[in-house]
Amino acid sequence: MTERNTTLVIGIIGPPCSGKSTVARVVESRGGVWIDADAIAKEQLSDAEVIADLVESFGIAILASDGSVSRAQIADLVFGDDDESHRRLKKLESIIHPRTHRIIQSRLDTATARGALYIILDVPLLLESGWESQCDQIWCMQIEPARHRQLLAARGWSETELARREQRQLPWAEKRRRSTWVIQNDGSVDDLREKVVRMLNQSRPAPTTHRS
Ligand SMILES: CC(C)(COP(=O)(O)OP(=O)(O)OC[C@H]1O[C@@H](n2cnc3c(N)ncnc32)[C@H](O)[C@@H]1O)[C@@H](O)C(=O)NCCC(=O)NCCS
Ligand SMILES: Nc1ncnc2c1ncn2[C@@H]1O[C@H](COP(=O)(O)OP(=O)(O)OP(=O)(O)O)[C@@H](O)[C@H]1O
Repeated sequence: MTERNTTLVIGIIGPPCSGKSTVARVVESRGGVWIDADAIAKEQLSDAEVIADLVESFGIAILASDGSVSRAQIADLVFGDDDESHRRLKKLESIIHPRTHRIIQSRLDTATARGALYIILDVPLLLESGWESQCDQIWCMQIEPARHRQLLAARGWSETELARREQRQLPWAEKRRRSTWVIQNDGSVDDLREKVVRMLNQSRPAPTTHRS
């Protein structure tokens, strides 16, 4: 008889600097596997084939003086609110997403086959890209705006930087509605860790949205 697969797949979403990685590290420390889509997408920007495709699509100006891809230059090209920027974002996604999708799927399959207790799927465009169907639960980070501004500023991000990216994503009200849990990250990092440990201890797929 085949053993029942007990891996719990948790999709985590939330704005940049809202605590997703902090949550993912807690899950890792409890025997989970963290799949970090931003990191995977970043790795693709060093691939020679990807670089050639990007230069062909966006021009040589996207390369820094050392020949590496300038993420800031690409961000400026794709996150404007005009149609041309939107078209460029779609082009960028058509180059990066098939590769990231394959890698994420393969890591999901491997971790599940190895019987990982948890997989935490940290994909900023999780709902937009259709990963929802492979998750048992979706956790959505929420953070009080003033605290969020401080954390973003520490990373050198302005609210404008955040807004220009979020205009290309589903609205947060919709993301929260489709989540199993909303994690309010308004206390200390230790409070957040404790919250996550509690959630893991009682984790079962749940059909409705709750506030933790
Ligand atoms: C445009 C790029 C070069 C900017 O790099 P940068 O280091 O400034 O940002 P980083 O990759 O760390 O992303 C930070 C945040 O931006 C937002 N963001 C990134 N890509 C997208 C996108 N395609 N649509 C909307 N928001 C996005 C997300 O909230 C993400 O968490 C980079 O984001 C990228 O290559 N994006 C395309 C790949 C992608 O869609 N990645 C997201 C998940 S796979
Ligand atoms: N409750 C908190 N109190 C203080 N600092 C926090 C809190 N939560 C997160 N941080 C800090 O804010 C920064 C961003 O957190 P983290 O990296 O977990 O966010 P993220 O959502 O994964 O960001 P990104 O999407 O950009 O990777 C980190 O330096 C983290 O230590």
